[in-house]
Amino acid sequence: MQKQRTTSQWRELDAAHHLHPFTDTASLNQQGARVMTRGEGVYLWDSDGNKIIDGMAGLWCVNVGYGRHDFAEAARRQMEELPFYNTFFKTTHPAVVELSSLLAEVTPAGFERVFYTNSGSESVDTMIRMVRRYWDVKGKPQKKTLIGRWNGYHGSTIGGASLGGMKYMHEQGDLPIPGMAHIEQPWWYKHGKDMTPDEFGLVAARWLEEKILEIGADKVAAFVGEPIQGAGGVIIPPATYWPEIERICRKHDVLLVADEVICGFGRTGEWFGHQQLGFQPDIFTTAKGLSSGYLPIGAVFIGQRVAEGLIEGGDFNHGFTYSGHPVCAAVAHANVTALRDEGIVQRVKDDIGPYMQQRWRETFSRFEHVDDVRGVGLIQAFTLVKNKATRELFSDFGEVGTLCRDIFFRNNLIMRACGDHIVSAPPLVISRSEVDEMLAVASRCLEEFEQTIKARGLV
Ligand SMILES: Cc1ncc(COP(=O)(O)O)c(CNc2cccc(C(=O)O)c2)c1O
Repeated sequence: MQKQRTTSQWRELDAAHHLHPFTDTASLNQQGARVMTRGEGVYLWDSDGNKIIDGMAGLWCVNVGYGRHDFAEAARRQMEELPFYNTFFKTTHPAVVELSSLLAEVTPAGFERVFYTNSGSESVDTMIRMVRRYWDVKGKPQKKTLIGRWNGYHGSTIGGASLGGMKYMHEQGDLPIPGMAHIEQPWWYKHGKDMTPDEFGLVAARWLEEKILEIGADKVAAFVGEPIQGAGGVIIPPATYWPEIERICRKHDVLLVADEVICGFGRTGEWFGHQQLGFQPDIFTTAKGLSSGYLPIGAVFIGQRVAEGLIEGGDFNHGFTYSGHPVCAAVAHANVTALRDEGIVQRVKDDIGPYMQQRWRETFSRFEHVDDVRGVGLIQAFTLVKNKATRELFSDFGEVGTLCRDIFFRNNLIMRACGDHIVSAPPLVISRSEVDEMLAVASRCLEEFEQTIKARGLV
């Protein structure tokens, strides 16, 4: 059991010894971190006993919800049997074999091969090396450049952060590394002007063809994108976007990669986001929902064309000590089995996803400074705007988003501000009554938010 301390004691030790990710530590330590101590279903409790609705499933990852004691039992059994062995040097173990076999059942046809990592970032870096290796084996070693999107997010390793389009990350650590290029994101609300979404989807996709021709198709290895950009603010492309992206990739013989770290494992109502958005990648990267965050594990799913190329090339000189870790694999197996056999993914598609999307639109469309209310499955968002009629955004993009997020948090509701996009991705097991509870709190918070921005003269 954890040592019992008071909130201030935990905060004091945390402030003295812990450097948090993506955090201004001095600023955090002025107010102190919120100490989360327990989770159950869609709820968290903090060290002061506050019950919190987790509208973000941790970090987009706790798909089955908190409190799965069967997962703890699966981890205990495996840990007592074989706590670790590696999958290098001609060895394997039952846990990773069973997981690999199960994953071949739930992934779309043609994805029979899986490579394991410890995180989404490692999955992305693995993909980068696979893609470049594939073109080497195919006798086209000059096909090295990977194209991503501005405001896309592909992790925090040097490769993932370079492929991502978060400029505030590039400024730290001399990124992007060579061989990375970016095109604008398919954000109709900002870039669509007078075009219909369907018209804009084709225009945005053709930015890829322009970039390929600018670089030279003989130098472009792959295009990489999240089916729906998550950390970029739940940017859902028009229906015409991804099929056109796929057509352009096939035309110029550029590999197509889906980064499914957020969209994967039921988030959109399909097992994988590319199935929902209507395209077929050559490779896709995952993590998060693979284990519902209970233990760190990622996986790269390789389509037949690339798998055959990698196998043809002999030794693929890449991997991690914990690739296919037995305890992580056992928990991921329990998780994927639950997602499938408890009908959790199917229910997102057939029931709770449509319910959430209807209630989300009903709740937020009425607000004066909320627009582009959107979502599919159990990933949804809206954008805080200065003027709905003219689609005018706030000039300091992010200022009011943080203000709104803090009002939610003060009211024991977790939703995420990505700039001035407010986003939500709750555990997939959320009930209809819990959706109603979450949106009732959020609605009251939005009323307070609109009063606040008026009082501060921001509108
Ligand atoms: C699409 C995508 N690809 C890769 C990663 C990296 O995964 P790891 O973190 O496991 O290395 C991610 C992660 N996405 C992520 C991670 C942390 C915070 C937030 C946020 O929205 O605040 C989002 C992601 O969303």
